[in-house]
Amino acid sequence: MGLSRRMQKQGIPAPLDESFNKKRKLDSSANKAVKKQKKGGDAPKSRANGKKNGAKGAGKSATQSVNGKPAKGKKSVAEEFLSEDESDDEDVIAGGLDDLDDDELQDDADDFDLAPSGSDDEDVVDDSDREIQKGVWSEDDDSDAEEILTAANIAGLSQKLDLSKAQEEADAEAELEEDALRTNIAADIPDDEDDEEGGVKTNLLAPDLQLLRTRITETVRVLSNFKELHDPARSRADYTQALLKDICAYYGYSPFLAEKLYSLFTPQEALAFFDANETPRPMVIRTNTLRTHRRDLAHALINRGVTLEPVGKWSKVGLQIFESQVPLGATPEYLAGHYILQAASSFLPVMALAPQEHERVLEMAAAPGGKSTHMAALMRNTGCIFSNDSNKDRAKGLIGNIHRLGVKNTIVSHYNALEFPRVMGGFDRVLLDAPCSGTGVIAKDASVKTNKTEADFLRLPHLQKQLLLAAIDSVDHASRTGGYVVYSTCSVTVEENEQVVQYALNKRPNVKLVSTGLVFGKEGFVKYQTKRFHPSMKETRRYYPHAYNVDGFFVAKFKKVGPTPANAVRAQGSAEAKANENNHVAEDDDDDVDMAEIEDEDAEEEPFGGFDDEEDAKYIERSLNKRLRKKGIDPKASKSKAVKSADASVVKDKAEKAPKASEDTKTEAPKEKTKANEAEDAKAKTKKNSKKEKRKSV
Ligand SMILES: C[S@@+](CC[C@H](N)C(=O)[O-])C[C@H]1O[C@@H](n2cnc3c(N)ncnc32)[C@H](O)[C@@H]1O
Repeated sequence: MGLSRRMQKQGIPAPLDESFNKKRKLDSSANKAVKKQKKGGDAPKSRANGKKNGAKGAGKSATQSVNGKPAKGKKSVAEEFLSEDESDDEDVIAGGLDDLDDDELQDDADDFDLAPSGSDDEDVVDDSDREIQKGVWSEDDDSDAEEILTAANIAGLSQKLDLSKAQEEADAEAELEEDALRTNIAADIPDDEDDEEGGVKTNLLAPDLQLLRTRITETVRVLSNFKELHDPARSRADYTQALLKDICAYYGYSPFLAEKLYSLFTPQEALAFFDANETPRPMVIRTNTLRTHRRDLAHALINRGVTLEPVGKWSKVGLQIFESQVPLGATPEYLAGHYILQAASSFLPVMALAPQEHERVLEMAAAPGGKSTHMAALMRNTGCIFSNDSNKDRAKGLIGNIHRLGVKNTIVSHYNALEFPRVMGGFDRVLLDAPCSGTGVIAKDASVKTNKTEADFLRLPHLQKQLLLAAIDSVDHASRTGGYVVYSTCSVTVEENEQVVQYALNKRPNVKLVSTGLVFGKEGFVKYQTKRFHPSMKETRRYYPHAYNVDGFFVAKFKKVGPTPANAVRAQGSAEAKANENNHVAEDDDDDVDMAEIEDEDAEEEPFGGFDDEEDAKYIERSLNKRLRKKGIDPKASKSKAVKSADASVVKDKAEKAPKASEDTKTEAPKEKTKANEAEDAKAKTKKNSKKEKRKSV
């Protein structure tokens, strides 16, 4: 039995066939709607809206298949799973059993992430209740009505009939004109010279999707073998522009985003990517190994009429759901925390982070907790996970999942993650699953097609860069078991991925990229358009819906090899650093921190990324005041000697720091040990000691 597209397995795919060249099946209901619209003479709705609804519809039907009855011709799922002598059946379940058996031999520690966007319960539209609209005059009414017509109203009626006839004629004429215009779309390649508005004109009418599709396929074919196939009168740029216009009209993207996404791929692959975004990804659940084993969970769900299969060899805890007769968000197993609904690609960052038992781990942006609870399962509820999310409401969802799944090693907070490591540092591992534009999950949220602007691709990378530096500074480079940071997004744009990683490499020379350890995924870009990235960017991994049938994702893993240089942290806070945040890689190179500085004996070791004296002074004072109050002394009334001396030391320290900060910006001087240098060293040591004192008092 062949699997439908939706049923394709996730993860390492069979070689990509060229099926994206096949004509897209048009949604018949969409066509009907278009026709209806024309008949009614309404102004055509924007394609973007049409697609948005279309995508929603697609999502719905997919969920319905998950919740609906087993496909025709299939045995009941329980029968299939439980009947052993049918192992030669090619059905989904047979393969599933093999994989589950494998799993039983292994440790069951693995997993995934979050709830799918669609609800499990579908609204069923029941037509039976609908009132049949009667005409103004029913057949029975007609005779009576005619009898009561008077000579006076006969004239009125006749006038009304004339008007309605004239209206019908006008409508018919308009429809003819519209048809005549539509035939222009039929040309294989749009001729921008003939059409002043270059396709915009066609967009104003409800586009003929079939014709658009044919033209897109043809343009891609020409672009793929440009030398041989192109019309000499048209340049590659002409073809590309025409193609982008058609992509916007056909799939409903804004021109800005269509171009951004198109530029990531070859024309054929771009088409496959856009197509894949029109189809929902398979529903996946992650077994919570704190509560159950995957095999037991599979049996329990099969008994409830769920058709499922292990998600792939790459995960020991994922189950792909094909059909279900019960809502998966409300089964007894769900409520008992035996699984979580989670997209397959969300397993990947946690698998890359590979948290170990008894470690201290931070997830900086954790709500609603798919990844944190996955980490807890991998750590078998040992050690400690700090699950943070700045959004307090979302953090409530995170707490809910933590309770339901029986996680006991996690502390939830709602700081702005930029405040780390000041809040807390020295972690063995940190996961930053960053807020992003969501260009990898367009199949789930079609609004991304039109609501992302250029400003978003400046604002988000800016935040992502700062969050990543905070993540790096929060890790203990000297961790015996870890010292790793994983950065991930559910976006496929270079601005939010390679550029962010490169920025971190530039700003934090004490980290390097290492292998994610993930068994599939495409290498990150080492070059993209005019940008060049560090060769180690190959270690990062990209995931695309058309390539792996998973949400689009990006995963990078860093190893922290040394303490963050204090001057790097100070520079970060400086106006100059802020101005550079959105610069390109080449520009970022200018403010590179020299690796030699880390090895410099004189460099202050600040494992948590350095302290801010001004900020510290406040905390020190508050802490001393508290201590005084405990002793029954009013700190305001009489400042004790201790307070005064502490204040003095802060002021002195600040005074010493001022010239040092400006020194940091100078080019390094030759390291001759002069008397002046020695005096400086002594001063620095005193300063270091006084800082240690201050920390102790905090
Ligand atoms: C991609 S989601 C995280 C999903 C989560 N890792 C999971 O697996 O369930 C991004 C999260 O970042 C949070 N966020 C955005 N800005 C933040 C910030 N400055 N500090 C902390 N969290 C932030 C959002 O509230 C959102 O929940």
